[in-house]
Amino acid sequence: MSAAAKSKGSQMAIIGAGSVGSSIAFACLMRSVVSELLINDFNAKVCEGQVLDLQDAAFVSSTKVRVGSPKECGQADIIVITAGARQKPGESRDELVLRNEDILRSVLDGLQPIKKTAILMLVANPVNVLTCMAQKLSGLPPHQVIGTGTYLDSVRFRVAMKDILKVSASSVHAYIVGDHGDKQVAVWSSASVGGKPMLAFEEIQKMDRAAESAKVAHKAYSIIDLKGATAFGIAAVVSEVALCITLNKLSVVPLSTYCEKFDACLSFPVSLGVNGVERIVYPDMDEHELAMVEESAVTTRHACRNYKK
Ligand SMILES: NC(=O)c1ccc[n+]([C@@H]2O[C@H](COP(=O)([O-])OP(=O)(O)OC[C@H]3O[C@@H](n4cnc5c(N)ncnc54)[C@H](O)[C@@H]3O)[C@@H](O)[C@H]2O)c1
Repeated sequence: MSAAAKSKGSQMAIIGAGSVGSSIAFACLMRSVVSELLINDFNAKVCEGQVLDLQDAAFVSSTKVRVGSPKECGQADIIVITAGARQKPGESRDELVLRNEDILRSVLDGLQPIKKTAILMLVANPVNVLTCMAQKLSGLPPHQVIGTGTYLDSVRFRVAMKDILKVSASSVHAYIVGDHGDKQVAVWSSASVGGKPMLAFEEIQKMDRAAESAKVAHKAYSIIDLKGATAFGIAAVVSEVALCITLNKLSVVPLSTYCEKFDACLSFPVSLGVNGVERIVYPDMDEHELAMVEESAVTTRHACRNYKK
């Protein structure tokens, strides 16, 4: 489908109107990412309340917002799934799998038949595992089923480097890959700024890189300890991913997708446009980084092995 055909009158559906879903709706509304936003939550009262509240903010936007039935949401151009349990303080994302796989199964059933050209975006955790499950259950081709993966982690990594190197975050070309969780991998070996390898900067050579990577990986836990949930960062990420799709930007962003190289759904830089993932760009990794990615591929593969059609 052409970019023009898709962006004209494009609809986005958000399933799950809790902290994350409503923040995503607000971010997408403020940026007028699509022409219509549909919101669905099995808690009809909360859903209606969120929609009424969002409609109050819509006067600064060209996007309309309303409650959508699961069937209507299944016909949207971009379908974002945030429905699911969130981490309790101290709980890992992987521990959510049992609760969230049942929720995902019922959400996907309710959406059917899903529009053939839709892009399905998983936000609920554990995001790599749920992306794998949705690729098997949605009926959509794998390149149209993505997860937000390590996009937010990569943003956190770049912002941390910005403070150290005194350059803007958008000038830091650095990715967190693999797992959106405790096994995430900061790819220091091929990160660069202004064409210069990041490892060639004195500040980076002197720093404790393992400690810095751990700080990035634990940022979500710090936020959850302080306020119970994370929402604004992921909301900004989803609005940006949605713009990549509607404007067919083909930006290279780290998202969960099926990676043949590792035979698992993992997060790697992909070029994303109106038709979904166009290509996966594997950054060069040193032996240690590659071993860590392979380790999380084994875990993800193991968690996904039961999801047959
Ligand atoms: N990928 C990321 O970077 C990222 C970041 C933050 C949160 N998350 C994940 O997002 C998910 C949601 O977090 P939250 O803080 O918004 O939780 P929340 O509890 O505030 O909201 C979840 C919502 O899902 C709804 N829901 C549950 N089952 C449903 C169903 N079958 N159909 C429709 N709606 C249903 C609930 O009623 C609730 O309103 C969690 O799994 C969390 O871990 C992911």
